[in-house]
Amino acid sequence: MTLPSPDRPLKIGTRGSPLAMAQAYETRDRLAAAFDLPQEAFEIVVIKVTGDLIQDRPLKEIGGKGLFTREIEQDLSAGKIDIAVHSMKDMPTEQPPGLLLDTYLPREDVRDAFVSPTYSAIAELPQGATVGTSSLRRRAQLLHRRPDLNVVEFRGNVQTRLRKLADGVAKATFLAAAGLNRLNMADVPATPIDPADMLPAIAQGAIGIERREGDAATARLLAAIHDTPTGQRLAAERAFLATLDGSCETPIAGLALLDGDTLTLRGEVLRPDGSEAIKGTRTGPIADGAHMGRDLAQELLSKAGPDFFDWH
Ligand SMILES: NCc1[nH]cc(CCC(=O)O)c1CC(=O)O
Repeated sequence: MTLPSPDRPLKIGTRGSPLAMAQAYETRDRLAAAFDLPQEAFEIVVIKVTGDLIQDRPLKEIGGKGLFTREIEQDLSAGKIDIAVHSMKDMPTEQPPGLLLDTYLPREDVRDAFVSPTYSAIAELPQGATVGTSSLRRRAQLLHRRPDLNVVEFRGNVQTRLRKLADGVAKATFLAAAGLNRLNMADVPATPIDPADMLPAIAQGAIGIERREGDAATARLLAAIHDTPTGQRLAAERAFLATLDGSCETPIAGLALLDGDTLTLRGEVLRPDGSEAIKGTRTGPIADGAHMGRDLAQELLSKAGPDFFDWH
């Protein structure tokens, strides 16, 4: 098989945020190690995406799926890059025709972290305190537990949000522990939250690598760094999400865990204002993960009823 080389490097497409760059470097380093190649056999190509360019408006106003991926997928389809590295949490359950997203790196910490210079847990927040988050899921989960809190929109990358916290815009925020770990931000005042208290987003902490269908050489490269357990967990979680038809306007949480040959999937849907949360669990053989995901989603949908996600 022809391997990439400094003369003909494999082009790795990514967003330019520090977290996205860290994920691209991790992908490059794993590929280099797997095939004993120098770093120069890979080229990191930074691609500007709509979601990063518009910083001053809530994401749900800009709307549309693929706000963080469209331009990258266009460049992948056009052959300007060979692979694209993504946070799986941000990826729709279906990819554009001709693209495959079936390679996953070993999953990082799946938990949300409570971030505050003053408090170390949600329960410590004083009555009516202001918390910043742009995640509908975290907002709904927080209000479900603490309806008294004042949740404000908090956009931007990790660094931006930490600055807003330091400026006193809010008493606390939430960040994915995976993001903090990948950025080596051990100095951030963050406390990981048990998934039993705040169920994470589907695929949180997982990096996925997208390629062109029919690009056999790239498929062989990626097979060497794919993490099977992560793939099994995401198959269940993403089937759950796909059946719920989760758009970014729907608070959905879910997490699959493996124990021997058994997979346990927990899922949750919430009313956007946090007034109601519906949860469920499925356990079964790992190979049935996708089926369990669809089945659990059906159960939650029928419990929720048609008006559950309405909030306008
Ligand atoms: N929606 C933004 C996003 N997409 C992935 C991560 C973190 C890393 C991960 O979950 O893999 C984040 C930031 C955050 O939620 O704090």
